[in-house]
Amino acid sequence: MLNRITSRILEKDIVKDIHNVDSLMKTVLATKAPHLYYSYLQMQNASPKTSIDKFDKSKVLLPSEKDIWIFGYGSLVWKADFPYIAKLPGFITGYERKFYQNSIDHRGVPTFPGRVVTLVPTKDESSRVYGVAYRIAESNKDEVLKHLDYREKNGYDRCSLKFNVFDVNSTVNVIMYVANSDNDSFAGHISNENEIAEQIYRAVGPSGFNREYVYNLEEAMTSLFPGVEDHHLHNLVRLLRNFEVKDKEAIEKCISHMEQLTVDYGVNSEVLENEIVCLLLTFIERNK
Ligand SMILES: N[C@@H](CCC(=O)N[C@@H](CS)C(=O)NCC(=O)O)C(=O)O
Repeated sequence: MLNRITSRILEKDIVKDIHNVDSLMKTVLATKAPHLYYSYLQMQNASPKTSIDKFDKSKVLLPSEKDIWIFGYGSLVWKADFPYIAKLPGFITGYERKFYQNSIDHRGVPTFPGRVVTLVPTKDESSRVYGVAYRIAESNKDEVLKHLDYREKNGYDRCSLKFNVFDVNSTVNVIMYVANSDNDSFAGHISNENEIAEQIYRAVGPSGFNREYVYNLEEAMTSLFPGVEDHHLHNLVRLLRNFEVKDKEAIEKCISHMEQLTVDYGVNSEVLENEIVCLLLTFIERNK
C-alpha cells in the first residue's frame, strides 16, 4: 500500500525513498511545510537542538587590562561560539529588546525572513535589557570581532556603552551589536506580536528553526535572571506554543485518519491511496 502511495506522491515529485508512514510524514512535511515538520519532531521529542556554547573551554586565557567586553542580549546569550575569559550577567539601560530585525541569513531566508532581536532606544530611564558581558582576551580580540562582524553581518553595527554587572555595584564598558532602524532588514514597522509570532513560527534558516531561537533565548534569560519579566519575549513564546498545540492536534488527526483508512479499506485500495495523498497535500496546503 505504502509503495503505491509513495509512487503517487512521487508523481508530484514531493518525496523520495519512503519506508513507512513516519518517514512519509517527516519527508513530506520537511520538504513542504518545515514549521509542521518541527512540530511533528517535537511530538516525538526529537526536535532539533542547536548545540549551544560551542566554545572550547580547554584553552586557558589570562586576563589583561587590554581585554575587551562584548554584550550579548540575543543569540549571544545562549550561543557563544568564540573564546572568552569570563561571562557576567547584567543589564544595560536606555533600550528595549524587540524582535524587530528580519533575519535572512540565520533564522530565515531572503524569500521568507525570520525575526531576531535588536535593541530600540527608549526614553524610559527604568527600562533595562538583561544579558551577559563576555570578557575577551586581548590576544583573541581581533579574531572574535572579525567572527562577530560576520555573524552579525545582516544589519548590525557595533557600538559601545556601559554595562551594569548584576547584583554588584560595578560597571564595565562593552561593545555590542545593534541593528538600527535605518538598516534594510529592520522590521519594527510591523510590531504586532501576533504577526511577529506567525512569521517566526513558519521561518527556518541556515542556523535552524526561528522558534528555536526564541525558546533558547527565553530558557537562557529565565535561568540567568529568574523572576525578571520580559513581556515581549514571553508573549511571543506563549503565542508560538499555542500555534504548536493547534498543529499537533491537526497532525494527530492526519495520522489517525491515515491509519483508520488503512483499517477501513485494507491495503490494496485505490480509494485509500487517493485519500491519503489528497489528505496529506490538503493538510500541507492548509497549514502552509
Ligand atoms: N547582537 C545580538 C545578536 C542578535 C542575533 O541574534 N543575531 C543573529 C544574527 S541574525 C545571530 O547571531 N543568530 C545566530 C543564530 O540564530 O543561531 C546579541 O547580542 O545577542
